[in-house]
Amino acid sequence: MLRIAVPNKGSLSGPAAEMLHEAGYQQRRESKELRIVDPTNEVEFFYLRPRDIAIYVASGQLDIGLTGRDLLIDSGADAEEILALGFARSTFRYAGKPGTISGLADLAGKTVATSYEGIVAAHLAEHGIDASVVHLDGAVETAIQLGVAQVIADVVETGTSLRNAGLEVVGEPIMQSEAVVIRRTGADGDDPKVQQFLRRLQGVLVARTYVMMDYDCRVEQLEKAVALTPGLESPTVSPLHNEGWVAVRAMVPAKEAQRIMDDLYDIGARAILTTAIHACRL
Ligand SMILES: Nc1ncnc2c1ncn2[C@@H]1O[C@H](COP(=O)(O)OP(=O)(O)OP(=O)(O)O)[C@@H](O)[C@H]1O
Ligand SMILES: O=P(O)(O)OC[C@H]1O[C@H](OP(=O)(O)OP(=O)(O)O)[C@H](O)[C@@H]1O
Ligand SMILES: [Mg+2]
Repeated sequence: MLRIAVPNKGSLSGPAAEMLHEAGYQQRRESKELRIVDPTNEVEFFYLRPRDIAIYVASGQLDIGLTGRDLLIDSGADAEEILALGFARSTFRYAGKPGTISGLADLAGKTVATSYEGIVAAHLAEHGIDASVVHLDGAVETAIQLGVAQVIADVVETGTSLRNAGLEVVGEPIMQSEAVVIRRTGADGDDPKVQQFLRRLQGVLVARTYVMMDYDCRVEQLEKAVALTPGLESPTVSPLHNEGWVAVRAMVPAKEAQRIMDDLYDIGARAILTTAIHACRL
């Protein structure tokens, strides 16, 4: 049975459960459940604090975990990222009161408040900056107003929390984060159960980002049309009853579908349809 760690609360938990559900796995019905077994898929899910997931996976007791890249790096645990999942995207940045800190060098001698001490200490050391780090559990933006620190380092997504606290970012982002699948560093990469789990999640990612496009076009326009819809490998081209016409079917990125439909129409393609992909194995 494959043993998988899943975030039990916070920004990661809802989208993680949704993705696992879309991949055909049973998920808990009650937010207090700590463990469920999905016997059909031979998987056991453990609902853990997002921060602890890398530590459990590194210990070797659990095969796989879903967590944030920033949490993985911050933990310093012996675990590695094997698949990026595209949700809970954020940057990790320094911020301060406007006009007080203009760049990284100004952090020297200051106190930085953060929930991610591991990332901040490593970043300061890498840049040879001597600053103190104070650990706070959350609502870090308030630390400056209340005099606990002159600088914060925190997750920034829309920037609303910083704006509301009257703060502005300092320097370049320390890192880009998103939800990721992790395993113990150097764990058996060929384990068929792990491979099947990853294929299912990759299937969800593809189903979310691509649509299927069908259209008819004249044989003379086929080369131009196929250049617009090259598909992932190669489009399917079938003869139509009407001589001189073919039907084409290819996957296209969902974000570009409308533009591609316009371009296909302009070169004479007709009956252009898109349909959602619900699941896939590439
Ligand atoms: N506003 C946000 N937008 C996108 N990702 C976020 C946001 N806030 C936190 N994250 C991501 O969520 C993960 C942290 O999850 P965690 O549950 O510890 O914190 P949280 O979502 O802030 O919840 P809470 O602080 O309420 O416990 C990190 O990977 C972080 O990058
Ligand atoms: O840039 P934004 O879109 O505003 O998002 C970033 C904020 O979201 C998270 O806070 P959360 O609400 O989880 O509270 P916390 O600080 O207590 O973790 C994070 O810690 C930032 O404060
Ligand atoms: Mg938070």
